[in-house]
Amino acid sequence: MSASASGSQSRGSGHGESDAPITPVTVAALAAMKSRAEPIACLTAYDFGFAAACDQSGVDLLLVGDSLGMVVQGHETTLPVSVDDVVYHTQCVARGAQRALVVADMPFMSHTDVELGLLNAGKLMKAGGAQMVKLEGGAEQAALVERLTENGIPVCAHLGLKPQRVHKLGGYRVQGRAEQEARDMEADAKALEQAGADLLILECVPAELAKHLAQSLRMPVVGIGAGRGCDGQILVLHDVLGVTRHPPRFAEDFGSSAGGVMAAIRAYVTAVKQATFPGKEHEFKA
Ligand SMILES: Nc1nc(=O)c2c([nH]1)NC[C@@H]1CN(c3ccc(C(=O)N[C@@H](CCC(=O)O)C(=O)O)cc3)CN21
Ligand SMILES: CC(C)C(=O)C(=O)O
Ligand SMILES: [Mg+2]
Repeated sequence: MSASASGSQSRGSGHGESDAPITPVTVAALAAMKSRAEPIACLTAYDFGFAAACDQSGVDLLLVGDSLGMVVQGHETTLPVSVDDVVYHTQCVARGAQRALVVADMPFMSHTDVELGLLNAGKLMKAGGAQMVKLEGGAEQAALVERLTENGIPVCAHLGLKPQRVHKLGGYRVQGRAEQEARDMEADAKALEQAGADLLILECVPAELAKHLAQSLRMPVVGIGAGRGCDGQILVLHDVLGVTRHPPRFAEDFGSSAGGVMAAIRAYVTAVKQATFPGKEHEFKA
């Protein structure tokens, strides 16, 4: 895809490129990876340098997550993050991504109705240079997903633990253990797929449920704390590098043993591609 097709921002502006031709990851490429059972390796990124490091290490998708509120800004939750914050970090990441698909998170309160959601998703795409937006929520977001899809904005849905609801949930806990919760999650996923979602992130759900959802949906399912049955994995970059003081139980520090940042990212990508990460110890039971 050309830089102009991916937004106003330049991507991969020529720093440290090799002569080997680069085939950018597209929405269609992600679907093809699912159909040939090639695990999709994803990480969060928030700046140019780490985005370039991840891109060159074979990471398929870079998420500019609102987790930046915690790991970059130092807040207790993701709630204070603004659309402008995500635009700024997406601009930085897009400049470092030559191959990886760049996805930007819709922050808390940025899509309280469809028109506001469309406006803010447009900012992430036009000013930020994102190639896809991600939003937390279930069937209640289907109308927005449809509107984004009509406007040519690829969408990643996000179910299971929704950190923007932390004050309703009372903490970061496993979701979908109760039978009714699991059924609701499946109905939400189906509604979002029907509305046009291209990808689904499942956070902190029992491995068995995530596997069932990955098998019953057409769109690729990328897990975080969702076990080995997903079509791909994502982690917060700081957790992979061992920078986080209290990482979630489902994360793994690839940094302390690997010998350097590039080696750590490479070790993560290799572990996802060879399906040695996540292991049983990173899974939640039903
Ligand atoms: N550094 C970092 N990594 C993340 O993965 C992450 C963030 N920050 N910030 C936003 C959300 C919050 N996340 C979290 C944070 C903590 C747990 C956690 O401690 N979970 C418990 C399980 C609780 C249970 O058993 O129900 C755990 O032991 O991992 C889970 C997800 C995931 N996201
Ligand atoms: C953890 C991922 C899925 C996320 O939403 C974020 O980094 O904000
Ligand atoms: Mg997020």
